[in-house]
Amino acid sequence: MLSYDLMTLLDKSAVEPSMALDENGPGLTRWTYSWQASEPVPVLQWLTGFKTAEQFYFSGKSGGYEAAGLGQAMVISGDSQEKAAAALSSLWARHPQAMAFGGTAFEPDQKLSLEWTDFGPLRFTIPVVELRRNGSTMELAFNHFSDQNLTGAEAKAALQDKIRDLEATRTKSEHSEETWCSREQIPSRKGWNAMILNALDKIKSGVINKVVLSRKMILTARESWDAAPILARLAEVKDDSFVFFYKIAADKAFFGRTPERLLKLEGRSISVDAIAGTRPRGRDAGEDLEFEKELLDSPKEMEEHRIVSRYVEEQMDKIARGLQTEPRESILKLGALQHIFTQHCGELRNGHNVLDTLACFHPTPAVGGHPAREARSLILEWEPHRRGWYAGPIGWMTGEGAEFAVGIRSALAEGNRLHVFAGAGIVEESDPDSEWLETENKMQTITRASGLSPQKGEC
Ligand SMILES: C=C(O[C@H]1C=CC=C(C(=O)O)[C@@H]1O)C(=O)O
Repeated sequence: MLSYDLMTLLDKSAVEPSMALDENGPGLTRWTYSWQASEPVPVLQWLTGFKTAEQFYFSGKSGGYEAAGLGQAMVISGDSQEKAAAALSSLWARHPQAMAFGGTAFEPDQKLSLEWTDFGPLRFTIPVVELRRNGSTMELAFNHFSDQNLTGAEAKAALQDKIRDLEATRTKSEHSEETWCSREQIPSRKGWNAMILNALDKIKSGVINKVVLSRKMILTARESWDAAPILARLAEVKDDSFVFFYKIAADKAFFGRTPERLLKLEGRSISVDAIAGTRPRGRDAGEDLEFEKELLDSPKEMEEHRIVSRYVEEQMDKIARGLQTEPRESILKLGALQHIFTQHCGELRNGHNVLDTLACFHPTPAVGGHPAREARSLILEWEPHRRGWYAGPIGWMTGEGAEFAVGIRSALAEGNRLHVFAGAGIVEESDPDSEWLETENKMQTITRASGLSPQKGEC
């Protein structure tokens, strides 16, 4: 598979019958091909073998499935969720399996800071080439969008031109260690402490009972940055996390490995995670169990978790029926951290689309706070940086299903800079030093994969 060129694969693919061209006007033409792979196809390696400006990747929990996209056939962006939903629904009326990769900003209604402007408040890409692996089933699709009437042959010729361009970007990626030459903390440790003390005041005075405050670290590399080795390291750890990568320009990508599912839709079945309350993993089984016990016995961690879980339950009740909560308050073990975890499932009521369902849950108090409105406005007032897409919904959707994760344990790569984000839930018992440490541990998901160890990297 890796060695097949895209042109050969296009020749094996069939144009979607009778939907090849919109007889009444312009639209998407789509070719598909699926097969059973006797050997697992390394989807991420295939993707990063290209150096295309637009690249997309999402893997299900524990790598259960993978979806990748290359190039840009069509982009749906802007600040209107309704317009985006209408564009997607007309696309899916003819091509229900066309996959849109993307997400939204944490605060789609707020102005974005410069480094995030290209992402916009909402952005979804339908790639030129889509490759999916589900178990041993592989599905490949090619998409060509035209705003003019094209014959089938014209559409194919235009697609072949794009494929030639994509093929020309194939390179062998060098798995070299990244060297970072400077590191900046925003806010500083002092600023962080002040922010947490402010939050504790608001909690004491009853304005809020939880707020999730974040910080970022900017790493600057000597040379320009290569995603392939970082992504490969992120995907190496097979824990209950999603790996995502949304690259929209040669030097701009948002990526991460997050444990938190915001939404999974299969037909009308919906599930949403509540994850909050954190401890590190132990150095051995005994210490690991101690941390687990500490989490389950801590009223502070349990309260932090229940605020999220109750909120998800309330929101679920508004848009779904047949609600189930399973597992409830169990422990989710990740590579370096463990969390309290509850999963909420149900059947989505008619009349809801993916985007309004996402808006119903986002932001959960795992990344915002409670009450939501007050917590969000304090985040905007206190955090010295703009979150951009950090902690926003990130994932994929088709006309038949969707999966979105919460974009935490994440970073924005921008030129030779990497903006690494992490946040922590602040409740009554919180302490600034432990919360700093917790965010440090959370950032390690990215810093370890980036090759930066605490001792090196300064210049
Ligand atoms: C906001 C983050 O984590 C959230 C998700 C799980 C546990 C959390 C906590 O225990 O504070 C946070 O609410 C982050 O990783 O940036």
